Formats: sequence, C-alpha cells, structure tokens
Amino acid sequence: MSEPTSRAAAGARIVLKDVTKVYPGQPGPAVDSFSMDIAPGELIMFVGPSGCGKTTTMKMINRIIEPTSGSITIDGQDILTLNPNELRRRIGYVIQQIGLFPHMTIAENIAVVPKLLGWDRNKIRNRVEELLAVVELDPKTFASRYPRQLSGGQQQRVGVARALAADPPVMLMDEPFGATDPITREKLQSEFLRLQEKLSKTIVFVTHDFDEAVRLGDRIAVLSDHSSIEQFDTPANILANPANDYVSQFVGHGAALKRLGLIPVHQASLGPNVAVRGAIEVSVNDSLRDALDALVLSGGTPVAVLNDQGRVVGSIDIEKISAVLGAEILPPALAGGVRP
Ligand SMILES: Nc1ncnc2c1ncn2[C@@H]1O[C@H](COP(=O)(O)OP(=O)(O)OP(=O)(O)O)[C@@H](O)[C@H]1O
Repeated sequence: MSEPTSRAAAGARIVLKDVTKVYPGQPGPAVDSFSMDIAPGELIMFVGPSGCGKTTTMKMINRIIEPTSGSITIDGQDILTLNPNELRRRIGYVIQQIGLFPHMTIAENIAVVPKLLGWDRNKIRNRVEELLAVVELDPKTFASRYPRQLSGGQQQRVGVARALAADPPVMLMDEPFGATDPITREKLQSEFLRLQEKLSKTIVFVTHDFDEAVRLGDRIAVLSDHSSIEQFDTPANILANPANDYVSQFVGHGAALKRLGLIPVHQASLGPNVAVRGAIEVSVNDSLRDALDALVLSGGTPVAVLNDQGRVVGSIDIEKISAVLGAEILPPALAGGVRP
C-alpha cells in the first residue's frame, strides 16, 4: 500500500479502522473489517463491481448507515460521538440521482445547508452566486430557475454546488456523473478536477468506471466482495503493477495507453527541434497519450513540442514515449515499426 499522496490541503484526515457492517437478517457482512487512512486533501476512488460494498462503506462515513463495529475518525474525532445531523453538515454529499428539491429554485436548493446553519441572507446570497459561478452556471440565468428547467449536466453541477455550500472539509460522491452522457461526463470530470485543484477537499468518490477512477483519483482502492481492498495505490502504480489477477481484470486492456494518459509530455526527454508542419504538434502540458495520437497522424515522423508561449522546445517520437514507460511496455517490433 502506498503512502498518502501529498497535497497542501484544506480537507480533513479520515481514518477507518476495522469497520464492519452486517445488515440485519444477512448471513455475512456487507463490509468486513475495512481499514483505510485518507490524508487531508486526498481524492480517493472506490472502484469495484456492483454489490461489493462501496456505497455501504462510504455511507458509514456520514452515518447514513451506522457501522456494526469498528471506528471512523475525522481529524481525530470519533464520528460516533457526533450528532449525525451536525456531522452531515460538515460533509458534502453528492449522489447520482442529484436529489434537488423540485419545488425550490436553484438558489434555494444551494442555500439549504447555509440556512440550517443560520447564515444571514446577504451571506447566503453571495455564497450562492459565488458557487454558481464556480460550477460555471451564470447566476443571472440560473438562480431563479427550477431544477426541471435545467439539463441533467446542469442539475449535476447544482448538486456539486449544493454540497460545497458550507465549505465542508470532506465530500462524499456516489457515482455523481454516472447518469450523464459520455461527453457531459468528461466535461463534468474536468471541471471537477479543476475545482479540486483549488479546494483540496478530502473526497471519497465511488464509481464503477475504472477509467474515471484513473482520471480523477489521487489513489484508487480496488474493492472486491465485502469491501475487501485488493489494491490501494496511485493510478500510475496500479496501471504499472496490478497486485493480482482481479485488479488486472479491472485495469482491462490498454494499461500502457491509460498510463500514457497520466504523464505529461514534459516528463519525456525531448528530441531536437523540428519544424511545425500543419496542425500536428503537441504542448508540453499535453499527455503522452495525446503525443502518441499526434504521432499516428504524422505517420511516425517526430512531432514538434510547443511550450506555453507557443515556441518549439523540442520534438517527441515513439522511442521517447516508450522510454518513459520502460522498455517492456512497447514490444521492440512495434517501436521499430513506426521508427521514422
Ligand atoms: N439495506 C440493506 N439490507 C440488506 N442488505 C443490503 C442493504 N443495502 C445493501 N445491502 C447488500 O450489501 C452488499 C453491498 O451493497 P452496496 O450497495 O454497498 O454495494 P455497492 O458496491 O455500492 O453496489 P452498487 O455499485 O451496485 O451500488 C450487497 O450485497 C447488497 O445487496
């Protein structure tokens, strides 16, 4: 198991120790002795098949489900000693079904927790406007609309804004983008990543989708039945070294390509400058997967790499990409096949 990833953070540390849940009348535990240490500001993905216990594990953190045994602390405080309502106000919660109140406007939906906390009207209004802007919905257009007057993706953004309203240190997200189409989903994921860069919440995020876990997670917990942790590590480490066959199955095909998607071009040692021809070029901040795409389009000819100012700072070819991953990833025949 890897060390928690470091990120200067506003979030809280969450420690689960031997947490078990046995539902009444069930022969075995849904979650069996689950332990995990989550650092402040980490974005942790729970990924696993339907029924393995992801949601049950997550919902014990805000006590929507009460643990049968074990302990959960947030910044050292045992959650069982806190009033559940107070606990839930300190934890943002976003679910796939969104759960906006249909008879309330968007502004009123976002204001639910601040109102419970007794904020004054001005403070609430300012916060609502700020949050709508954060999730890229124009307050003038959207504040007074009702949920049914928004698209699914827009409603999901409101769900995120509502969970952020009281600036909780912890967020729990249960398949939040699961019901959206692939394009909206990718957009919401990118927005969410940008947001997390700024906010550094501690986030537990449940998904079925391993690619989503790779894209978003600081660390991924691959879970099997009873919430058993098969591997808990960074996306790059899981892709490079799946712990067992179960994890390999989850990673699926194309592990090398997925890894390339995580590594920026500037981590490769670049070749000599080449002239920019047409649109086939990449930025130092693009991923090596983008660079590979560009190389396919260029027919294997080295592709120019541009810096933030648009100046050519070098070139990239298949061998430079392969060198970053390690020689074993691309078989020599393939690497040789596209050599210019
Ligand atoms: N209220 C309940 N009473 C009895 N059994 C339950 C209850 N809720 C969940 N379970 C069972 O506990 C196990 C774990 O369920 P859980 O919802 O945590 O899984 P999951 O991994 O989140 O699944 P999914 O991805 O389908 O949401 C399942 O076998 C499920 O049938």
